[in-house]
Amino acid sequence: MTEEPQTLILVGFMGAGKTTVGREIARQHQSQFLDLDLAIEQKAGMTIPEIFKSEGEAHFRQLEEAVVKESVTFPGVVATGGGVVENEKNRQTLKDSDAVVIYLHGNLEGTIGRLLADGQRPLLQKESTISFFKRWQKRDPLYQEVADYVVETVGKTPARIAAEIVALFSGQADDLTLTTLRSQIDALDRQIFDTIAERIGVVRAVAAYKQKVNLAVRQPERMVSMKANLKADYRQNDNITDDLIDALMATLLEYSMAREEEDIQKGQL
Ligand SMILES: Nc1ncnc2c1ncn2[C@@H]1O[C@H](COP(=O)(O)OP(=O)(O)O)[C@@H](O)[C@H]1O
Ligand SMILES: O=C(O)C1=C[C@@H](OP(=O)(O)O)[C@@H](O)[C@H](O)C1
Ligand SMILES: [Mg+2]
Repeated sequence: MTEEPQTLILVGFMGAGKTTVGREIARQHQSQFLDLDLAIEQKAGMTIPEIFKSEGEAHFRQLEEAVVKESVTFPGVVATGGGVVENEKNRQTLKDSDAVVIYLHGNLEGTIGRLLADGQRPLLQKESTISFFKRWQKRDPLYQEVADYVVETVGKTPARIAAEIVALFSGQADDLTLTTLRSQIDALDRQIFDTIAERIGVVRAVAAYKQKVNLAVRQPERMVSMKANLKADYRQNDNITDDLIDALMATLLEYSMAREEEDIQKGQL
């Protein structure tokens, strides 16, 4: 895809970041932005929780169908509501349109965390975790069905996701399969570094404790057993070789011990 689309439509579960990322793409790309939930609220003269409460979900879905139809020719970026794909007519509208549809894919854990923090989704408020999970499973293939691209969002900031999407349309990516796989790799790299950052936090707690009880930073037998245990636990996994464990653990442990020693030195100043 090297030609810039007239309309870019974001789909995905509630809390996936459609509104936030859509606004950010429009800012980075200097284009217009339309949020279908906002358009519905303006039409109804009520907030979404109010529409659900006083008119019911069916009425909300009727309003939604109308704004989805209008949105496919919008000159800019459109954020849909998470439920658009449950309506067959909306799916057909999206698939028949010239708009480029992007599925912002996330994970259940991160999404629930964000939604609980914000409290604005009527469907979440009355739903158990199990039915929420079922809704997730039901919708995932429907987002896939309407999407031209799937962008993996786990571990990425909204600005990073927006930059990835803007890059899609500046001639840097025209291979759908490669783009999707790279999006997953970028997300995994961020999860790896988030985990390393967390590990370093624990290492520094260890440094503080070792200093308190007067223990040496370097404990060679502990390093040997850590590597041996990892090799035993990953023996069945063809992707993780002993060499990989040795190489990565050497880097991690060296960096961690240097960090511990630095903390201890600072503490002694
Ligand atoms: N990639 C992200 N990383 C961290 N927080 C995010 C991310 N995307 C969205 N959020 C936060 O999650 C909440 C829900 O995002 P929102 O854009 O409203 O999602 P949606 O429109 O898909 O329901 C907001 O508080 C937003 O700031
Ligand atoms: O998933 C859904 O069915 C809904 C998602 C909401 O939009 P977001 O996806 O922007 O949260 C909003 O349209 C309404 O609360 C219903
Ligand atoms: Mg939204």
